[in-house]
Amino acid sequence: MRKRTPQRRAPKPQSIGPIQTFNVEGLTHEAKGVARLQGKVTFIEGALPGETVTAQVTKIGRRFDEAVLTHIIEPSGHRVEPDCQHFHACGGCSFQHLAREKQLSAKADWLQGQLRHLITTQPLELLSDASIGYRRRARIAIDHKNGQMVLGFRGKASNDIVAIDRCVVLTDKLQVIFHSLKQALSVNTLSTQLGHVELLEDTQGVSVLFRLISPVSTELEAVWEDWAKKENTALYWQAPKASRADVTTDKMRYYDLSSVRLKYHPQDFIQVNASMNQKMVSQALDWLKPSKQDVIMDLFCGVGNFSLPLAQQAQSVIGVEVQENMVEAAKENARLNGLDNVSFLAADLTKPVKNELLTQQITKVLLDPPRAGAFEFLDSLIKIGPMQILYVSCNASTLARDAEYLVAKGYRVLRVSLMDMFPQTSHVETMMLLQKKK
Ligand SMILES: C[S@@+](CC[C@H](N)C(=O)[O-])C[C@H]1O[C@@H](n2cnc3c(N)ncnc32)[C@H](O)[C@@H]1O
Ligand code: SF4
Repeated sequence: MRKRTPQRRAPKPQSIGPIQTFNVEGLTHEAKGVARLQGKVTFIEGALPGETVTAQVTKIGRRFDEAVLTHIIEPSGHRVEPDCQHFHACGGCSFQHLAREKQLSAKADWLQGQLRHLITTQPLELLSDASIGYRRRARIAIDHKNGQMVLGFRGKASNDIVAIDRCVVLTDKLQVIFHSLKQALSVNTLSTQLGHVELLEDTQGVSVLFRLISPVSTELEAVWEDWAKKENTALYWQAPKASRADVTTDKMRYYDLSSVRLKYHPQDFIQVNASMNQKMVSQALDWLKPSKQDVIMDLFCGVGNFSLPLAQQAQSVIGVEVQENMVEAAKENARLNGLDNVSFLAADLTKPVKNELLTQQITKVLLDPPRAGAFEFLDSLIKIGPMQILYVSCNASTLARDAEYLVAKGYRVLRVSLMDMFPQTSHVETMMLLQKKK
């Protein structure tokens, strides 16, 4: 009988080429230096434009090679010391070695490239805030190596978990709870029963969610409830195989915007950067200028992050969201904030929508889809025919695709803004205002 060949795992990047000297000419959107050697492009992790470096080639491809920095011969004037001691190993951030203003201009250049067919005359506006201490939510991974617990994030060069002592992009309070959690887990058996841990900070305070892979004893649960009390932290447990933590109405959480309070389940989507979220909502109001003549549709509305502030100024608002529990939370949020001119509807916007949505007299639409964009809904959007569309996007390439379609169907781009929601990382968020041509 023939022996079965063991399945090969994807090889880890290896040091396969010689160490070579490169003159770095450009920067990719993921913050890799771009250099050319005998005409072939090499992407160099850790190198910056204008630098002369040596780098180890780790992957040789048909069209380009990949390399990691080994030594900087001539540094860039824009190179800075990373704020985080884990920057070179942790995959969470990619831009900490580049001065902030250059991070922003690199993101702006990249975004302008993505939207080059759409923004020819309009200046790219910028919305930004603090560059560290901004993350109010984080998922912490757990592993065990040689009997030792490893608590942290996925690495830059591999999927392995990198042990983290302090993560400077987390809010101050999350940094404190992370430290306490790490200490407590290192002297307790719970870590062997955890899939991951979620940290969250909102107006109510800090909370920790344990995602379990096996049931915990009541004694162990009590130990952790005591820890949480001491740390002034709310604790949530997600049972093994359960899709969500079991959270009763009284254990729902909330966060505040300047004029509304929003309740949500601790595993629901909320914007990760609280102060940028406030700025983004304010900018949306400023650009859309809702008035008592406006009937506004808020698509992909979540728990009402944009819908409620819009409803405070518009004649009425209709929010649409696929998650029924979020729609329920959004309705409750309208009630709690004393707004009776906003309604919410559960619908999957990638599928054909009910006629009742298309027959409304809508003057303006705000949409904030996930990374995949909103292409399936665009024909319906054209039928609704709002005067203005405000597109909030976390993926510039799907935004470019969708906006090009809208422009082909009679809209023009009025304003575009880069929103730096995730400083130090390569993520780019965008707001675009489109106006129906007369
Ligand atoms: C980027 S979040 C924005 C949420 C909200 N606008 C906010 O600022 O908090 C995208 C939202 O779209 C919802 N969503 C994802 N796929 C959807 C679909 N196919 N149809 C409707 N909503 C969807 C998600 O549940 C999520 O709440
Ligand atoms: S995600 Fe946190 S730990 Fe990782 S590099 Fe960024 S600041 Fe450091």
